[in-house]
Amino acid sequence: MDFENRIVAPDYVREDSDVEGSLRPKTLSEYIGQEKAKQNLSVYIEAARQRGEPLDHVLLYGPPGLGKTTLAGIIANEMNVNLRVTSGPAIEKPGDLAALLTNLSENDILFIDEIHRLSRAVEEVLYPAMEDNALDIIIGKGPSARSIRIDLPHFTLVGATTRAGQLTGPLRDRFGVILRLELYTPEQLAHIVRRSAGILGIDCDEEGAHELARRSRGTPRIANRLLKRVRDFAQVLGDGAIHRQIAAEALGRLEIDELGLDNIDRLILETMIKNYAGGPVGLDTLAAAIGEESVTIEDVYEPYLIQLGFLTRTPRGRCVTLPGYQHMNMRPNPQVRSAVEEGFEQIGIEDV
Ligand SMILES: Nc1ncnc2c1ncn2[C@@H]1O[C@H](COP(=O)(O)OP(=O)(O)OP(=O)(O)O)[C@@H](O)[C@H]1O
Ligand SMILES: [Mg+2]
Repeated sequence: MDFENRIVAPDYVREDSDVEGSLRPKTLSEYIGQEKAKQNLSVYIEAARQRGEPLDHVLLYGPPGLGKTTLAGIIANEMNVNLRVTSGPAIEKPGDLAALLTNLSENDILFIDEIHRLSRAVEEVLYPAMEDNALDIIIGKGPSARSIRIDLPHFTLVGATTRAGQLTGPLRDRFGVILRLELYTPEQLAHIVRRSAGILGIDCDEEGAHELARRSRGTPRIANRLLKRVRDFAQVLGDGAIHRQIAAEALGRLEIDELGLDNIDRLILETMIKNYAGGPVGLDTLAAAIGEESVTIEDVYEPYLIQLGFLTRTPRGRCVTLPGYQHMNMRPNPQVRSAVEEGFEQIGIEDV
């Protein structure tokens, strides 16, 4: 599967990262949706500001493209401090992290993206840093080795991860604030599309924005990307303005269906239905069958299929639900119907 070229992949090559930067909201009030996270965060920020202290360490988690990096920038902006950005895989050795930490200024924010990918050795440097603002360094080797403790400036660690479950207990416990980001509703995404269109100088009406929003898998990054692609179609095939009809036509050409599913999503549903009678099928089996990585299915495809109610997770594996069958224009055969209904109870729909 050509994942890199998939237009609805949330972390599609950052070809236009400059544009992405300009679309990023800078303040909490510009940040659309995520009301729960936003409300709590604004209280913590206000309280820390009043006390003149750094914010407690914050862990942001949720699927890719929902605004974790954006939120880290907003926190720094609202706290009026510097933001230092790095990522789990970029910090290879404990010394790399030590260098980063000793170079922070008082109250700075250190943002570690993909924090679940820190190595154990690096993570252990982080524990005393987060807890006691200290760095334990071992000098020398063998019997003459001794440990010295260096004081660090006060700082706030903001960690982001798509997989909170992969974080070790000790690391997770050291975050005072844990915020989970949710997929966005089509209304919120339409709002984001119109905001982005305004910034980019694209003429996009309400209905056009809704058409894009509905097909963006609950993800702002995808909404912004679709906006740019649809603008191309509008420019060449229409009068440059985005309205419902041109949006629908462009998205059809991009093979993104009315609900935002692309051919890989449909392949997942189709494979489960045709090869595994709708499930239950194990994640690894499914991954092998469609030639994708299990983690990609779990992080990228599945959350949206589950949000739509097309897929459920059961202890025995993944199952396609009746709406999933219906979306694919297929019917469960009577023998597997009971399994489908079982899946249904889990998402709280009784009557099919
Ligand atoms: N709440 C929001 N309001 C408006 N725009 C948003 C919002 N959240 C995200 N965006 C837009 O979506 C884009 C992607 O957001 P961001 O890079 O912060 O996601 P992320 O969660 O860090 O993704 P990843 O996990 O891939 O690093 C940004 O360019 C930003 O313009
Ligand atoms: Mg990010």
